[in-house]
Amino acid sequence: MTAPAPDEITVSQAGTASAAPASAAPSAGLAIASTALTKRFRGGQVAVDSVNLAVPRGAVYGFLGPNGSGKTTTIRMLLGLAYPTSGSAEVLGTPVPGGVVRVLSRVGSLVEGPAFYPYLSGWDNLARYDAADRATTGATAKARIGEALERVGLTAAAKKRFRNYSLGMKQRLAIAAALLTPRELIILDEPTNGLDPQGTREVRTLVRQIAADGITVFVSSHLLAEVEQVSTHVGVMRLGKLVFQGELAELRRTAAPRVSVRTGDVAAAGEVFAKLGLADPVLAEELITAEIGGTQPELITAELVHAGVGVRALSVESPSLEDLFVGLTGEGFDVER
Ligand SMILES: Nc1ncnc2c1ncn2[C@@H]1O[C@H](COP(=O)(O)OP(=O)(O)OP(=O)(O)O)[C@@H](O)[C@H]1O
Repeated sequence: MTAPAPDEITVSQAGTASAAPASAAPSAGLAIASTALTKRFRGGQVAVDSVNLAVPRGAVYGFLGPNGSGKTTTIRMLLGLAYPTSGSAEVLGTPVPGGVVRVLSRVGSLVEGPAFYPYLSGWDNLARYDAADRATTGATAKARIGEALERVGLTAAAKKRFRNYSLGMKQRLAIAAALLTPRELIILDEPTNGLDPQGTREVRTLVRQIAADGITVFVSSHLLAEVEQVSTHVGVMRLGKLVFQGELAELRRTAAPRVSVRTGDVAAAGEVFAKLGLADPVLAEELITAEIGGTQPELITAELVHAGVGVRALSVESPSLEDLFVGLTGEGFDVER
């Protein structure tokens, strides 16, 4: 999905309320679980390819991947907006799409859907959403709307027309709509798409607040920085496949430190690296890098000097999270807006 135009920021409607059955054993402790979830579009394109999601309750799960990697299609299947071609999924222990009507009242979401009215105030827009929710009563609407606006910091701007909101305020209003009733899970599809740095910060702060209330957050993004700062867990999509899933800390641990040597003779340096058994050597013009493993930098320096290789610089660095993602997805993320 591409960035929504400002007036097209949307939320999904809450479904009808009814208690969901107790969690089935395989997904116990998980807010979202899927098994070999697959979506093949007419024309044969596999947008989501055998994805096994495991989103722990209470997590902030960053669902990362470049544009077109299948994030939105996955989210649409989780919300019953698209049918899987094969595989299965459970949201809060309820199978979807089969049980989606039962579970939707416990799930707030911000994905494509109906738009806010530009000439109505934030309050009046929320009132429309609230009135459309059959699970709520009109008698308590005022309190619900007031609380939702308060939660996203829009109390002072409640009476302002939606069209006069900043992009960040518009997005926060969309999140307020998703929070009109108490939720156990919030699913946000690219909530900072198109926002300026200030708006991005506002949404990020809001995600933290939602998580602090004990609500599981599933947030998709093609922006590493957005997710890195708020997530406890990440899933990384590439060409429809989930290529990494786990705690963010676990991903960081996979980062093997590398030694880099700047020299006019990378071929000779490469021979020294080979002799020392350094893994994954990469040669570029005047630069050679490899995993350092347990080898001491002092030894590498000594061996290079011994072989007569002129060393201009030697450094040891752990790959950044950005480097890891590039390795996983084959392309870069925008680190900053
Ligand atoms: N209704 C559809 N019919 C055919 N192909 C589709 C349809 N919806 C999505 N696709 C394709 O499926 C792939 C995955 O798209 P999807 O929107 O799920 O990716 P995404 O990771 O959410 O990307 P973005 O960040 O751009 O929204 C893309 O190649 C897209 O063109």
